[in-house]
Amino acid sequence: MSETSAETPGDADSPLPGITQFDLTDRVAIITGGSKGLGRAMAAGLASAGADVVLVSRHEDEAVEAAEAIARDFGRKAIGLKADVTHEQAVQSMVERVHTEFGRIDILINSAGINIRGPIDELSFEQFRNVQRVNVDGTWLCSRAVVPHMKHARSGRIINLASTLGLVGLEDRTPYATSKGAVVQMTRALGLELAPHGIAVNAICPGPFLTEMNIPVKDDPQIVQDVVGATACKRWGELPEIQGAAIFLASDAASYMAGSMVAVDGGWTAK
Ligand SMILES: NC(=O)C1=CN([C@@H]2O[C@H](COP(=O)(O)OP(=O)(O)OC[C@H]3O[C@@H](n4cnc5c(N)ncnc54)[C@H](O)[C@@H]3O)[C@@H](O)[C@H]2O)C=CC1
Ligand SMILES: O=C(O)C(=O)C[C@H](O)C(=O)CO
Repeated sequence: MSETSAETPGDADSPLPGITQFDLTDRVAIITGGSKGLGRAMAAGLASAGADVVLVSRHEDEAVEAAEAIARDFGRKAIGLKADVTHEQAVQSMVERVHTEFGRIDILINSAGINIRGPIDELSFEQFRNVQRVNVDGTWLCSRAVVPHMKHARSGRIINLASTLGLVGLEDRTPYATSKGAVVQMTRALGLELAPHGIAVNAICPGPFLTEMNIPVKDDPQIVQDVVGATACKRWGELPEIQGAAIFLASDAASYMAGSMVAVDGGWTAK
């Protein structure tokens, strides 16, 4: 029989933290692709839990406009910055600017991403490479830029946006599925590497959400059948449905997570 100490969480003197584990008050989060779609929704989710947020986009006006809306809606500090995640120097400058302005970087969400669909013999090498540059190189570059700050703080959260298509294949998706498979493996390898430093690296694997990435194909019956039909919920995901996973992985509640894939995919990959 083992003795339990008075400090054991769960004792009367030391209650389990419960919902307070999800509190992000005064944490600073960078969200790439944060002016649109899932990135914007996750930024709003983090701000609603108390975080200050930095929305990164290639288009400064869009980032600033989205940040102003979040600041107004949630009463947190929110700024928009311009950076192309494929440009090493731009990423580095953006991260240093955030650190100078806020004094800390607690959370990075790598949400910037692109998709190109088509049979392999109708795609150019440049199209294939471009998807890898944004989805893979961009995720790696942004992660590398924040790691020194997180290591110094001995604390951090990196959340990558992978995809169901990082876990399963789909016809006519070689560039995107290749890139998201790489994001899955990057998440696992970096999760292992950084867990000893108190930095939790995990990924969300969303199923189909009706953002700008998918709006152009929303009336294509084959694509709708392939992606919405593949879900158990038989519908597109709605933006609030991505927020909980992001808040969780950004929070203290994820301190025992490393290199995990959290599927928010309507059940697609449960099959
Ligand atoms: N919408 C969906 O059904 C799914 C999306 N995902 C992933 O979630 C992430 C977010 O996607 P959505 O919000 O749906 O797409 P979206 O197209 O609405 O937003 C993506 C954002 O990334 C930005 N971006 C693209 N290239 C960039 C670059 N080089 N530098 C900086 N920003 C860049 C875009 O300007 C845009 O603001 C992506 O990584 C995507 O692959 C994964 C699974 C499903
Ligand atoms: O047609 C596609 O390709 C998609 O719908 C891709 C999704 O956005 C995705 O990443 C998996 O749900």
